[in-house]
Amino acid sequence: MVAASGLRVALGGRTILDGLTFEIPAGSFVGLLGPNGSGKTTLIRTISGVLPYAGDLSLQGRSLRSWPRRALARQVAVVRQAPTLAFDFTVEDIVLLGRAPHKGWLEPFTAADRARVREALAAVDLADAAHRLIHTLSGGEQQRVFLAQALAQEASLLLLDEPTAHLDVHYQFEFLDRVRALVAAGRTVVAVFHDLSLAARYADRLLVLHRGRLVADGPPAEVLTEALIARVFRMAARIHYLPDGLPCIQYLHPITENATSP
Ligand SMILES: Nc1ncnc2c1ncn2[C@@H]1O[C@H](COP(=O)(O)OP(=O)(O)OP(=O)(O)O)[C@@H](O)[C@H]1O
Repeated sequence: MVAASGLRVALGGRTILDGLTFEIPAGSFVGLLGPNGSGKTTLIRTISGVLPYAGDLSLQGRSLRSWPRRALARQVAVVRQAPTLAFDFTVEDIVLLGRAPHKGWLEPFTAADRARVREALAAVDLADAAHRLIHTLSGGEQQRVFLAQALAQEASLLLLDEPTAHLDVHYQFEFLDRVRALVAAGRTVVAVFHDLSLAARYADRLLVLHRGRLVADGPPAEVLTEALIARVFRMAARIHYLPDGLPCIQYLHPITENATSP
């Protein structure tokens, strides 16, 4: 679905992503990890087609550079943390925006578009909220509205940039269960995580960025080692394995530059 080879991105005269090579097969759930400033959002933005890059990057076997903008917008949806909206949009208005890439310039939304919106809202259990103002919903419900927007867009690739950062633990799991159901139904997901245990639980595969380079790529139980967490995340940690093989991380203390080994 997505393939990168020698991918390099420079912003403001600085190399932000350096020589990334990876493949993301269709129908997989990839977790993107890395410390602050390692380049995760830049990679999400690059895959979504909004940043210039050097090297090769393809979507469905076709170079991203040759994808017409509108066709790309139909294939790729980006879901960020629910933004604070300055205006009183209804839930339906927001989800309807997901239909925009399917419309011509000034072409009005049709009954078919509204039907797609209703389906998308039903899929996130918000069918009854269509006419509510977005700011009257809880943070978790708002995040589901933005997932519904991506569903209404009918994109095959969902790029989630820390979508659960402000959600309580219940909504985090509930949201990611929904995302996993979408993957089971054939969508491809790349999601940025800061919670390593959550990433291990939900993603089939983890990519780890460190200072703009890809330093690990593989199944969670192989990628998340105590050595990697120490080197990349600068945390001393112990990893315990649950009966189902999932790694469970116990953080011990931050590793500072001149700390001696405990
Ligand atoms: N437009 C820009 N111009 C110059 N530098 C930029 C620009 N956008 C991002 N950067 C820099 O690129 C680096 C990577 O940023 P990015 O947002 O991709 O990191 P991240 O891994 O998503 O970080 P975080 O976990 O803090 O969200 C940072 O050092 C950032 O300052």
